[in-house]
Amino acid sequence: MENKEIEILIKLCNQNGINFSEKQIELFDKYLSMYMKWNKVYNLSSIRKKEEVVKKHFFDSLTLVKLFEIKNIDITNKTIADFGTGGGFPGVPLKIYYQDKIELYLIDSIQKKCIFLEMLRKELNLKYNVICDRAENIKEKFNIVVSRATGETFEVLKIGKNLLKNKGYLIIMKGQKIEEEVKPFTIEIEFKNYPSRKFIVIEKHERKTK
Ligand SMILES: C[S@@+](CC[C@H](N)C(=O)[O-])C[C@H]1O[C@@H](n2cnc3c(N)ncnc32)[C@H](O)[C@@H]1O
Repeated sequence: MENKEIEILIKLCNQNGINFSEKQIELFDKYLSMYMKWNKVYNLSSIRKKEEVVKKHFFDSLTLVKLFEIKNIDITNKTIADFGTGGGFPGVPLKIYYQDKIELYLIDSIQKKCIFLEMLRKELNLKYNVICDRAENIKEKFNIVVSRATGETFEVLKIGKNLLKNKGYLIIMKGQKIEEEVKPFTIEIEFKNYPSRKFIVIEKHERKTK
């Protein structure tokens, strides 16, 4: 193993009940090399140290494996869309882990990120689809939609739910304190002889057809 950071990933995953085959380890190793090389060129993310990449990108993406287990979400033969995927997170680590069990769609509006994802697909010989567009423009529907660090929770909710098939799951991976984000959407109304009431208002706008 060339990268000691991949050893760190394996250990962290093992400790959390996520185990890899030799092939999967090789793919993560290649992914790390590709990310390190092209992040300098395409500015994929601000995370630049290898150890941080394996922890904050690879392992963090794989935390979804645990969520699927805990929530009994069956991913077998399901279409999974990762919108706002950037350098492929969380979608690509999920594809490396689940291989042919899932049909993956990576969505990002920034062309250089899509170019990277296409190069990565070739280098890792993985089968996934890259859609270089704003998620709002996509008509296709998916069984599971995931999104990490894409934007404001409510915006992601609005966009994400339009990508869902019936009985689908939308999973938003949050890093920031969610209360801070909820605040601007919250309306508080005072009443006489009654405690003030808080509301969250989400407005649905008609989508403009091209
Ligand atoms: C902060 S990056 C996060 C990337 C990745 N999900 C991660 O966790 O490392 C946000 C990405 O979302 C993309 N993005 C934001 N809004 C989008 C939208 N409406 N449709 C498609 N991509 C979007 C941006 O182009 C950017 O690559």
